[in-house]
Amino acid sequence: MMTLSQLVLASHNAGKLKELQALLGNAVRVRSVGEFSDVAPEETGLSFVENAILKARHAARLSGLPALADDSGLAVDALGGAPGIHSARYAGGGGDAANNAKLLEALREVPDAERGARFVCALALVRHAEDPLPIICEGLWQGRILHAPRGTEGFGYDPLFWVPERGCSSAELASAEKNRLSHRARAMLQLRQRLGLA
Ligand SMILES: O=c1nc[nH]c2c1ncn2[C@H]1C[C@H](O)[C@@H](COP(=O)(O)OP(=O)(O)OP(=O)(O)O)O1
Ligand SMILES: [Mg+2]
Repeated sequence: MMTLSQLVLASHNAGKLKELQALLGNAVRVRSVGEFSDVAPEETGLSFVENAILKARHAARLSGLPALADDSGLAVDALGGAPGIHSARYAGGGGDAANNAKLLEALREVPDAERGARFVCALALVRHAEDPLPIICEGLWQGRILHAPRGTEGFGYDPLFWVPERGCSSAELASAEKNRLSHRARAMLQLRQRLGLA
């Protein structure tokens, strides 16, 4: 088991940082990579796992502390799994609103029965920048893509993601509820178990 007194969260996404912090609880003192650098590393991996490791190593190198990274995204069946690892850059850097608009447009003609999608989260924890055995945890969240945005909570694609088990979009869920159901919640539960925190 790894004992952690401090941990750097290797994300520049405010919505994600808030969720990761809440999900970790207060057993670990958390810092953010933003304290050390404003520059995000290039996400050149071919998988969520590779990108999570790359971001975690980068933050560990900058901070000299153990680092936890989250690489996540939305995989849409009708788009062959896109935007996938490219979710954050789907509309070429225009941010969440542009990404959501592009997704709605790509699915304009697609009927409800074919609008299945899942959120994917890979977490990577490294003890130091060259850790040869990162801890990897994964989580999935199955849903469907709406025809128009709903709700104002959360971030990213939440307004377009229909949560069948709750009958609303993920942007209509209170944060505590999203943190019980989400891909990130599932991956984080595994991680907490691996670390002996759950
Ligand atoms: O719970 C979620 N609810 C809605 N959207 C979400 C969620 N989880 C991931 N997403 C979307 C946001 C972004 O379009 C992409 C993550 O991209 P990803 O590279 O992992 O994160 P990022 O660039 O925003 O921040 P960073 O890399 O600094 O952690 O998937
Ligand atoms: Mg990113």
